[in-house]
Amino acid sequence: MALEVNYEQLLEEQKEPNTLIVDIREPSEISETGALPGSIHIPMGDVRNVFENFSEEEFQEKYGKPKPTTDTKIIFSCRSGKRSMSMQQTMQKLGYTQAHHYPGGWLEWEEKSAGRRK
Ligand SMILES: O=S(=O)([O-])[S-]
Repeated sequence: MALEVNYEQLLEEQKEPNTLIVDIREPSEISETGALPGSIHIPMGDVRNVFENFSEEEFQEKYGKPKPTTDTKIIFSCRSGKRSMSMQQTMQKLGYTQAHHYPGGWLEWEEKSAGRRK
């Protein structure tokens, strides 16, 4: 079963400096909505290459966060959980044992956090 976080857990993880949240939507989607707060943006098709081939320095420079190790808690998020689940499974198979995903995705985050902001 895919490792998941729900909305409440995501809110906690957004405050956790050692967790890496990755918004894997396409650049066009991000420019429409903005990326998930606390996340870095890597489009789905680039994630594997970036995780496997970037040096620690390149990763830090481009994303402003330490490059994840296979033990880093990672949370993938997309629009509504399909792509993030597939990404979670791919990265878990590659040895990222703490790869999680947020099934609610942007749509749930936006809906729930609209209420909180008011
Ligand atoms: O974002 S999605 O892959 O669930 S449509």
